Amino acid sequence: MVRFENVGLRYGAGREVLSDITFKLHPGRFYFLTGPSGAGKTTLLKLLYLAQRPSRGVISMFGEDAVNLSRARRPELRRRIGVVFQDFRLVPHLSVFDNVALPLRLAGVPEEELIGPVTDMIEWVGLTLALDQRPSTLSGGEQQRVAIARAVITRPELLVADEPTGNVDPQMAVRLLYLFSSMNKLGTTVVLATHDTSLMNRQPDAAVMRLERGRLDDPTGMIRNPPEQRGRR
Ligand SMILES: Nc1ncnc2c1ncn2[C@@H]1O[C@H](COP(=O)(O)OP(=O)(O)OP(=O)(O)O)[C@@H](O)[C@H]1O
Repeated sequence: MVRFENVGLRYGAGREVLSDITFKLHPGRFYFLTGPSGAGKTTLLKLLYLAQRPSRGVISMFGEDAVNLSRARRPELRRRIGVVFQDFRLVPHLSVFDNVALPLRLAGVPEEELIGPVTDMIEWVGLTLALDQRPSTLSGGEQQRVAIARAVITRPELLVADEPTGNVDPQMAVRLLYLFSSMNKLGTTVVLATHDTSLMNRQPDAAVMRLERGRLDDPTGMIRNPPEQRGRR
């Protein structure tokens, strides 16, 4: 589904913040991306959701060359990827319903066809009572759930989440992990960046990619606990 080969990235003329990144993501798997602050997790996620181009290396997404993607192809590929941003990025003047409906409206889904799925999705994240509220009236955990609902409403093949439990208490973190895990069970490949080892321990089947100063900590580029070895441990 995704292949990185010797990918490097520098911002402007600075040093490389990612170096020699090589890995593959397999469809339907769950991956954690971890590592100390400043290791490059957000930057790696930006490459994954096509918000950034690498300075060198090969990135293939869904079988396409993601580095030399034409402007016309980019939105199409991007639609296959759901993103939960670290700072939510909800639209402040839109209600919970309209925030979650946004990706479907942008994709041209007619109003009568989106009401059912959006209402169901909001119910799934437990926010039916907040349907008409603006994001500013919600708690951090509630806003995070809106952001997750918006990211998955289009049933993306790949879901990328940057510290999605960073702003919530441990109990809410477990609930949010359950949402990601449920999406994963429905077939979505998940990449979740986190510092939270207790969260990672709750998902023992997940593969863990660890970044250290811009490099994956296994120099061969093999991901720890590769999915093929599931069940053998
Ligand atoms: N737009 C930018 N311009 C220049 N340098 C940047 C930019 N974004 C990130 N960096 C630098 O790249 C490095 C990696 O940053 P990144 O945000 O990817 O790390 P991170 O692992 O996500 O950190 P955190 O866990 O604190 O969010 C850091 O040294 C950071 O200062």
